[in-house]
Amino acid sequence: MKDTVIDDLFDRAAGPVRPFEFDADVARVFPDMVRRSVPGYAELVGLSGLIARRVAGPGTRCYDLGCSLGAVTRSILRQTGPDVSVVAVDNAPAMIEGLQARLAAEAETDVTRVETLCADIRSIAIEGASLVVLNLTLQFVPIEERLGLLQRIRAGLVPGGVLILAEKFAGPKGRAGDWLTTLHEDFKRANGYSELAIARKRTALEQVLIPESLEEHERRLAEAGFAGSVRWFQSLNFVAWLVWI
Ligand SMILES: C[S@@+](CC[C@H](N)C(=O)[O-])C[C@H]1O[C@@H](n2cnc3c(N)ncnc32)[C@H](O)[C@@H]1O
Ligand SMILES: O=C(O)C(=O)C[C@]1(C(=O)O)C=C[C@@H](O)C=C1
Repeated sequence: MKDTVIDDLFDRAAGPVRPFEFDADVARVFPDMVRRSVPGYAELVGLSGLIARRVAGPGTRCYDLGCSLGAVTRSILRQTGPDVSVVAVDNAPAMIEGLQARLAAEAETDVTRVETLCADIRSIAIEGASLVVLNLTLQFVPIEERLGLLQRIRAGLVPGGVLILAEKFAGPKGRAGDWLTTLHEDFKRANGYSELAIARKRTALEQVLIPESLEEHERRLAEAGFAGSVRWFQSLNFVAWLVWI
């Protein structure tokens, strides 16, 4: 349960690289992995809590879809009143087990405010939501299923409710995109990842994390029926939108 377990999963050169999976090994190192791999992750999580504070009125429900170990869930809980609840959903059993263990161990967390669900976000009911968060999750959903999921999220929001969508995005072809990729790899190097680890993780993520361009995301948000959106965060090739109905 310690957040200090160092991610060295891709430093082991043994055998061919397998497709990336959110299994028990990844869950064990996830806080370290995500902090060292996603520039601005802490701000993304912290600011999501501040958005929750603005939109989550008394008695409303927030959804943290693809919650992993619940960083966003905890950020929402910290910033909202005692009668705001969070539905935290992930289809990786190791993540949900890790989240439950963490919540139980944190004296300051009111566990009665959190419902944890080990389920596919494509099949759960989304109702009465003041906030839905997809923090680095939509990128793992097959492209052809992204529109349907966004439509269901829109239908589940209450008036004044918003979606936070944060994604790794595909930069433009050419020098601009190359700069973002190069700097992201430099960020990983600066955080202690080896050339081997960077290359093996790139291969592991290839068919699993499918990034799309900013334009593709914004076109789909409009197609899903959202009234508008604003980009409120970007660090290298990671971006977040606040999306309203
Ligand atoms: C990069 S992690 C998200 C990080 C997390 N939101 C945070 O802020 O720390 C992506 C998560 O989405 C989950 N996930 C991917 N596809 C899913 C699906 N179809 N249904 C439920 N969870 C999914 C994975 O198991 C993984 O835990
Ligand atoms: O793009 C990468 O190399 C990443 O490590 C990104 C990313 C993500 O965006 O979800 C991929 C897998 C891990 O969950 C943590 C971070």
